[in-house]
Amino acid sequence: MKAVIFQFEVTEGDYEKNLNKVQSLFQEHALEEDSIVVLPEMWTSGYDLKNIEKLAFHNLGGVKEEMAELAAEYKVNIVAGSVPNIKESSDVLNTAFVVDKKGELVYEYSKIHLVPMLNEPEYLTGGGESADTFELLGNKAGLVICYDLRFPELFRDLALDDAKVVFVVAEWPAERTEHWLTLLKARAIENQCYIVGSNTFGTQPNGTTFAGNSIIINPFGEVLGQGSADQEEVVETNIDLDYIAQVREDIPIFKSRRRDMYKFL
Ligand SMILES: O=C(O)CCC(=O)C(=O)O
Repeated sequence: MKAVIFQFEVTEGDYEKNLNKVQSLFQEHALEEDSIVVLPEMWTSGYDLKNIEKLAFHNLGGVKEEMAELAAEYKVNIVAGSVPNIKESSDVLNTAFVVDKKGELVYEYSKIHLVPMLNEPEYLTGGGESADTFELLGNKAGLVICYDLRFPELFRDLALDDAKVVFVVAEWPAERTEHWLTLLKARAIENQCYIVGSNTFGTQPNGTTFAGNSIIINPFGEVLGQGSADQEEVVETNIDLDYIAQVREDIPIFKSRRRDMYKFL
């Protein structure tokens, strides 16, 4: 399995420009068949929350087709970051989705923990369903969004459901870069799975600078690839899923768990 993160600067409020950027990254970067390409959070709009209703897709219409076309053309799977999305009501969700190399939608998830520090609760609605595992290349994977990273319960659920890789798509601010890196590593070590964290960089019109540092971490907590804080980059590495069993045998935390001793789990 090969994970390929496209770390690029998201232009606030400009879907066409962001889509062109993604398309050009696909053109410029040689991709092996079956790779998993990963995009960041809210990459079609950035945090242009005042205009978020106008920028939102309806049931992922439009952007889903664009991603399906790219997936089929390049024969890769795409963890297509997240986008503002309206489903039944007029509420705007922050929805991440995955298409496989046939262009089929295999999973979608709307962020359940809205981030107060970026005013999300004022403009967006939290998803009504928890993150679940989905199948990618014959293995189970998980997908969560940015602030979700601060909730270890969610990752534990995914790991107990046999997620071998958890994708974290983000627009994580630079002032909390240490939290981003430390929490991603902790989630990999405590769940003994691969973590693929995709982030954007650059400064938005409201002054928020994003942290870059897209990263791929193995189940032992080692960094296999990492982007810089402020440059466009492709971060990619092979993922050896057999290594998970070895780490779990050497440090058997799943066997040592004492569920009878935990009050709230
Ligand atoms: O938790 C954080 O510090 C950042 C979260 C965030 O930026 C987001 O969820 O979009």
